[in-house]
Amino acid sequence: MTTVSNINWIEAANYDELSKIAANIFKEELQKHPEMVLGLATGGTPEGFYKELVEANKAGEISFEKAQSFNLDEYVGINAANKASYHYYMDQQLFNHVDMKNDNIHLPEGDKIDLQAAATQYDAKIEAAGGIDIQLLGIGVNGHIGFNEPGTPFALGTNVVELTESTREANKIYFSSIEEVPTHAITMGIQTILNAKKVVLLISGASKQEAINRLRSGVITEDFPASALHNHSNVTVIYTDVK
Ligand SMILES: N[C@@H]1[C@@H](O)[C@H](O)[C@@H](COP(=O)(O)O)O[C@@H]1O
Repeated sequence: MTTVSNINWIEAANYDELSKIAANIFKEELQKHPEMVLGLATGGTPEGFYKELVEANKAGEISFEKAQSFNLDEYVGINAANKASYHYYMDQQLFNHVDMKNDNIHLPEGDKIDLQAAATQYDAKIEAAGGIDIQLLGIGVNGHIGFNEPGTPFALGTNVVELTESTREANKIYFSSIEEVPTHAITMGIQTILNAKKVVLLISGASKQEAINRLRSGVITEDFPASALHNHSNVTVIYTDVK
């Protein structure tokens, strides 16, 4: 199915500019609405974005004191002390350097025994916080968003997923061997992502060109999870192929 998409495409001259444009969107929202609920993402792509937010916080341009955050996903079976966990990544990239309160920081809990209950409670917590104001996203080469792999029903909320071999391969650089890469993760579902009031997707690098082309084609299919974003009315994609 093809549809008329509302996606707003912004081409950045390079990675630095992409990071600044994305950070400015969040900075403006934080300035207008200091108690905003941020939806955050991990991966290599948002690192520059987090640097911009840390600098702006240090310079007193923005404050996270009243803000809350919900991360997209987390591996199953490892905790925040593990350097490959998304919790550790977030501490290093953002939380250790800004004035956000620990109680206002939320990530899916991949170290819980009852993972399905943890997933369901996560959606309830997002709802209780009033929903996500702006959700940041990256994209996998196969079009995954969060850890929603091709074939994921768009109607799912936060859930436990099995990672594909290609995703485990792509993420093995953060582990000492492929055997250590978890086989499962907890991820916000596509429906959770679509419930955010606004979505900002960052796409950087030549390896993502095919994903850009597929998203631009406007075809909506569960084989390409990011295509669900065509069903949302407020999506900005910031992209560059210049690292
Ligand atoms: N779960 C994360 C995704 O949320 C992220 O978007 C993707 C791309 O990461 P990168 O930005 O490093 O290419 O990697 C992981 O699979």
